[in-house]
Amino acid sequence: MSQLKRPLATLNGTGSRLPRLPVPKSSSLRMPVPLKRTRSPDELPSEKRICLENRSSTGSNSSSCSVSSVSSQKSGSNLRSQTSGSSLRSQTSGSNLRANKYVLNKPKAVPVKPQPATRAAPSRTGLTRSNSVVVKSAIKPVVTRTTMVSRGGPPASTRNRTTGSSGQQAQKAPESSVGGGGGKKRQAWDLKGRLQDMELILREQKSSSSDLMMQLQSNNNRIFSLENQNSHLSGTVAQKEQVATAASEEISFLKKQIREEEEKFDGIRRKLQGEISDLTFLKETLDRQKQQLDGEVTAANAEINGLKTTVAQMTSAQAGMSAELEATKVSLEAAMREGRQKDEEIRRLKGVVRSQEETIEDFNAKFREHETARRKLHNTIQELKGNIRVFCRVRPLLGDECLGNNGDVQHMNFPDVDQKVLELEKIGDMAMNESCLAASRRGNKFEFSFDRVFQPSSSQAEVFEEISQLIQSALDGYNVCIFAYGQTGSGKTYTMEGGSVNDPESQGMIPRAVVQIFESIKEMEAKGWKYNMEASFLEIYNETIRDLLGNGKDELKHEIKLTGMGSNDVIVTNLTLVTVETDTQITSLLKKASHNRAVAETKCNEHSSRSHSVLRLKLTGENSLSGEACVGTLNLVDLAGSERLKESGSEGQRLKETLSINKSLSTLGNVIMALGNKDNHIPYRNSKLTYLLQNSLGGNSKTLMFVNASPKEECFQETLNSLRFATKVNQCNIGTAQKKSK
Ligand SMILES: Nc1ncnc2c1ncn2[C@@H]1O[C@H](COP(=O)(O)OP(=O)(O)OP(=O)(O)O)[C@@H](O)[C@H]1O
Repeated sequence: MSQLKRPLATLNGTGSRLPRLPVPKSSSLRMPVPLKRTRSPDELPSEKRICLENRSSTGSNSSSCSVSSVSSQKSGSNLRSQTSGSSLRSQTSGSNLRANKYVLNKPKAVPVKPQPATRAAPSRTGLTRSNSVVVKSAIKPVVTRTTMVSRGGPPASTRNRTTGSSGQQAQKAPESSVGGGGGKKRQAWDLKGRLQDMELILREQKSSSSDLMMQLQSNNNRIFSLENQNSHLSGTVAQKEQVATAASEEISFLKKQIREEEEKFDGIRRKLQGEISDLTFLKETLDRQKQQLDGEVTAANAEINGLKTTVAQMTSAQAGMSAELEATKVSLEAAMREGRQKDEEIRRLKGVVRSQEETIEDFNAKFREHETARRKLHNTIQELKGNIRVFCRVRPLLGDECLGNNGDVQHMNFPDVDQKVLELEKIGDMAMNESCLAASRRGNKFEFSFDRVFQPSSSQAEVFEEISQLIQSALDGYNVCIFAYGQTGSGKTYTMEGGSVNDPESQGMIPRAVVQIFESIKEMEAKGWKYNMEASFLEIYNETIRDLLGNGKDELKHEIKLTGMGSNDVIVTNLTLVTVETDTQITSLLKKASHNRAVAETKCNEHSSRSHSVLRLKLTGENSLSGEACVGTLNLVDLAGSERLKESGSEGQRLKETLSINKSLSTLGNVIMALGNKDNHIPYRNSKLTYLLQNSLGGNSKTLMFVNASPKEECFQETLNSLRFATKVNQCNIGTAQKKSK
């Protein structure tokens, strides 16, 4: 907008807005052509002036007109009387001037054209079209009168004067002179008189002409002045026209600029509208954010108020605590005084403690000595008990076995209080091996004594309690071997592994042994012992070793080899060894072994009962305090069913199995017998089982045999055979066990 204002302001050169110029409809701004400057009558050459005079005398229409005009003007008052006031004023106007100029420059009659209104001088001059007409009307009567003169009548001037007072006076003089006779017309012959009249008229005319000339000169001067004014005004008009043209161009330029500015303005307006819409959207967004922030501020204020309340509460609480603190300080100071006294007491007691610690250390040393002595005594007791001990266990009647006898085992008696005797009684027509009967019968009863007899009601925990000291012997560095011997279904697997996994009470010797081992390891850590336990699990089926902890896919061949110093260590090639680090780990090992045995059962019915399974736990211990070290082995063996071939009536594969089982079991018995007899040759190699367990059956081992007996009466003969075999084993003294130290 400032651009717009600037050019406008500069138009009048004053900084103010230009007045609105009148815009003519046509070329009204064009100024009339400047009048040609005419010379004044005084500047005219004398010939022309004479010519005027002559013309007036010749009586031509044109000249007479000029003369008449002059003459009529000569008598200014007369002339004014013939014309109106406005006519006189018009004589001062440019039009009238042009008329007079026309008279002077163009003596011939030319119709006087009125100037068009549009070409009229500016109104300031006062020249109007109507005025121009008035001038013409003022001139016209004069011409008429002159015409009358030219027609040969009495001189027009004379006649005309009859209409005015001055004319009347001028007319009277010639008449008196001519008439001499009182207005009498001169005779034709009176040439002299007529000449006088003429001269008189001529003088009058000359006088009138002189006046008119003077008036003409005055008018010419005025014309000249007006022409100058006109010229000046023309220049002014030209300047104004230039200004107007410049203004017009400026206006066009400004209009163009305005259009451009308007276009720009439209663009800016559109842009601004866009920005306004953006700003509106932004404003709405800000409003929403503001509302959100207001909500947050409100929530924050509420939180602040809550905090203020909390602060106030805490402040009051702090005041209370400060008071309490002061009280505490007081009591603390008292306590510190007391503490200083106590420090003295503590220092004194520390001295006592040091002496006590020394005493304790002495006691610990003595304790270790006593522990060593305890071990020795423990093993002495074990030795006194015998390195082969036999426990007899009778399982309860199960399910349908209880029918008819109310769950009581009729043919078995447990007479002694020490639970070391089992009495087997023949009831009714029991089929019996007569040779056996002959050997041990007292009447119809057969009495067997073992290290311990467990009745059907005995729990797994009771049984384990009796073997737990053997487990401790394995930790002390002895080779321990625990067998489960008996016919199929007598409870060997239940005793060794346990019943249901979900029933902790039914856990067998193996998991309980592992739990005890870990408990003992933990206890012995305090005494400086650190143990490592490795487990392997195999079965011997038809004199073939299978790895029960393997992946079950590889049919690797396993051989028993003797290694180590003096070939004392028995190893099995390609056998999986698992480091057991937790007591629960053994459960998964048992599951895996059971799974592998189940896979084998699909190939051979009742595979598990027809094979020996051996779980071996190798325990390696070191005592960092005493420097002691030991290696013990715990063998937990679930033997195959001990049915006699004759009683079992086996054929085919079952016969082969039975023969293999019998061979290994009889070899086991023979080995034990040979050990008891202190034979030079111990037939370990006669079976894989005895070859594998040779180090656990000799003098450096402790052996426990469970003889499991079935409570069923129909199994009387097999039970009798098992008890007899166990009795033989129990009677063997296979020497003193030796601790195996590293
Ligand atoms: N003391 C016991 N208390 C309760 N149930 C028992 C006991 N002993 C054995 N049983 C049960 O008797 C059945 C046979 O026992 P188990 O399988 O242990 O005999 P086994 O001698 O191992 O037979 P096999 O030689 O065929 O393996 C099993 O169902 C077992 O749960």
